[in-house]
Amino acid sequence: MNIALIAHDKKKQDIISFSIAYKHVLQKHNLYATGTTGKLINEATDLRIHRFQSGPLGGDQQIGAMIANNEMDMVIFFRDPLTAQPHEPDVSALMRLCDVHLIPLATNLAAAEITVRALERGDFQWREIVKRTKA
Ligand SMILES: O=C(CO)COP(=O)(O)O
Repeated sequence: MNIALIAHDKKKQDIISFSIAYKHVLQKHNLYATGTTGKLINEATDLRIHRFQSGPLGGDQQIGAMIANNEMDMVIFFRDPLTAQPHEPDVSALMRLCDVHLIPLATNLAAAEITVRALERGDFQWREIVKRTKA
């Protein structure tokens, strides 16, 4: 599965802890991230991650493009709901595309834990079927 990992600055520690805790699951998949998030996760876990631009510089849009192309299977995006983001339109666009294309989106640690456990259990096999039928 192709998985995107993204976190706003005040949630970076959360996504690092999450990635350490679920490294055994995440390492079996293709990982993508916005620039700074990917760098920090890689430094903390050694997980191989394809890094896009930093979010404010277009990283959210690059991940959005993968969603639009049916190339992303899951998005874990730890948003900071209490801080205004200069690139808020990009953040909204990314979440909108998840809804347009039925891509599971976890926007906080609690939802991410449930999602990644479902992934571990094999609950995401339906994505392979969707990808085959849309190809
Ligand atoms: O701003 C972000 C998502 O909207 C995250 O970007 P960085 O991972 O580059 O900090």
